[in-house]
Amino acid sequence: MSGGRGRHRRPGTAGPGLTGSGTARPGATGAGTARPGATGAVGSSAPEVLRSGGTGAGTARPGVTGAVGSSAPEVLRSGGTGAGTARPGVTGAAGRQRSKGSREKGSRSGRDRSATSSIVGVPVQAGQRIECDIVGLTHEGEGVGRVEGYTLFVRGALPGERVQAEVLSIGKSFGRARMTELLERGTGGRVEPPCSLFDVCGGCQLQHLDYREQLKWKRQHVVDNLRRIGKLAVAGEEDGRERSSVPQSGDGKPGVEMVSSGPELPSDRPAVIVHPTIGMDEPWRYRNKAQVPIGSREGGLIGGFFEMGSHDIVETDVCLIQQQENEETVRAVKEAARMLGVSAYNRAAGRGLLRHVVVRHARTTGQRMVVLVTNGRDIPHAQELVALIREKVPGIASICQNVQTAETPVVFGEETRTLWGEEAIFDEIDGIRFAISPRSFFQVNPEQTVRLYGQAVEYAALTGKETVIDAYCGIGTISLFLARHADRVFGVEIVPEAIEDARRNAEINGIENVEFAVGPAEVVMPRWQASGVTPDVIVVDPPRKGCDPALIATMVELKPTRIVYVSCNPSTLARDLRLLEDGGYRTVEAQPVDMFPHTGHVECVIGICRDDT
Ligand SMILES: C[S@@+](CC[C@H](N)C(=O)[O-])C[C@H]1O[C@@H](n2cnc3c(N)ncnc32)[C@H](O)[C@@H]1O
Repeated sequence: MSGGRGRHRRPGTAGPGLTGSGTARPGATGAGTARPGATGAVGSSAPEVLRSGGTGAGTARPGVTGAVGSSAPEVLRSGGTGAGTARPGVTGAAGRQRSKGSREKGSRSGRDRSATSSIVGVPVQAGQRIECDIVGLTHEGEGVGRVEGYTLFVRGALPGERVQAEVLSIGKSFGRARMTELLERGTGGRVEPPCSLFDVCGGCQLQHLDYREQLKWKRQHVVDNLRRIGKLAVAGEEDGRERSSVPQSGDGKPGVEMVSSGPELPSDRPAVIVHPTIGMDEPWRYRNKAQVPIGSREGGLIGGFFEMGSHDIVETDVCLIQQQENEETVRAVKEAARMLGVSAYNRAAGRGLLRHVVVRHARTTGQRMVVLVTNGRDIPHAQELVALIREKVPGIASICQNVQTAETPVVFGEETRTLWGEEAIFDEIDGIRFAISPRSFFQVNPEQTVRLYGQAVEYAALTGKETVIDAYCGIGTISLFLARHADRVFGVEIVPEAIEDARRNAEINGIENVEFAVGPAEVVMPRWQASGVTPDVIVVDPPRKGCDPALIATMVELKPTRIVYVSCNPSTLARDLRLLEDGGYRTVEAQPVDMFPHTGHVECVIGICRDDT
């Protein structure tokens, strides 16, 4: 989008393309970083946690908990009524009231409405309107603005733009604001978000940025982290000196540096090559899993997404990044629950039954799974509910119940039982068949998963003679890809059901050269080391928090020729790469793969080799 000047007041109405429908907020899987002003967290791997802040990212928000992570892959989006929902920060009260109409009442709001209005030495006050230039973009899709050296994270603004913004909250180092007016366009590729609930939901943090620009930004985000936190030299174009992706400091907190200033880099090391992000041709409707929080409004059961920055549920049925089959399934389950008077969980009171509806769709087999996450074991009219779901959902193969009674943002509890059908559904990636249980991690974007795993196998550079360890192996997906090219593969994973799936997956695919173990990788790997396992290659694919330092230490001791690191969080990746570099390894290349289009989630695969090879 080109630069011209001119004042643009953002319309407060729904974006085009989806009249009458909108996007809902993702659920979330996995351990993640706490969300803004709320107790919820989202992350990319087990355990599954409830989304609270609504952006789909697991990153803590500035001014709240301080930690920066990134987002969490697993987001349940569902969709919305979308009727004329206003974009926050644009039409203000009128729009928000309309949105409120479809929200759950009585839930806690994560917004800090008593934020400090002024702080000595901070040049802006809460509530003030200011003008600022935007020089960067956080992975939550907030523009990074500067006012007299003070950092403001401005929702709705993009790099290169000059905006008017209303300051929402301030802290000593940074504050938060929302764009009220676009004063000057940048060159950053602003587009109209196709989803009418874009601003309310926040699940797709980057929908207002052209997709090609998103891909460039994701690469830049990796580059910036490798430089700042990993202290690595990075080769290649788009080196980010003038347009940094996200301000971040080495301690994982939102930093105040917005522009890569070219840190002091070691000159004796070859520069790391960071390739352009591999994107999707059609970057919509990709998610194979939805995780919908359930609540109530005026006594009726609703389900959709948590409104950005709060625990308010917005009722909705449409989400543009969700496979349509999942939307249908969620809608059917909600209808069935309403028909039978199933009570919705009230988060404030800790009462009510249905907390979440989690659904999966296996694209290659057409099988669907429903998991009812309940606050207690007894489901009144359970058989009728199962019968209605079977009647309404084509391809349904598994209906399960998971019991979660704890007051926690973690979605799943420990107890899962099958109410009807199979205890797992089956999907295929590149000719390998996988059983997927309710709580097992399975990549949510099947089209991009083939590319991600293909890159991991390529960096492993196997000849058929190698012993390989796959740490954080989930249901054995990467392990089985590797096993086709290796002598032996050892996989380790902390979730017992996932390892049961992994063993079953090896068996149903006739793959015999793999062995799986349950437990923390940092505990199991030293055990393997003691028993004489000497891996030539180690693959790690940790959750957002990265590898345990003990695991890195064991890897360094085991001295594999190559390490392949699959990461969903560039900042913890960069931290771990620094440890590996200090332990005698060299980061050779990085391949970002866009697993989560329109969100701030950045996934990449890194090829690492031992210094003396
Ligand atoms: C990002 S997922 C990757 C799974 C798998 N590689 C895949 O692509 O499907 C990370 C996995 O690590 C597991 N995990 C988390 N902490 C762990 C630990 N300390 N040791 C072993 N596995 C762990 C999670 O349960 C999850 O299955």
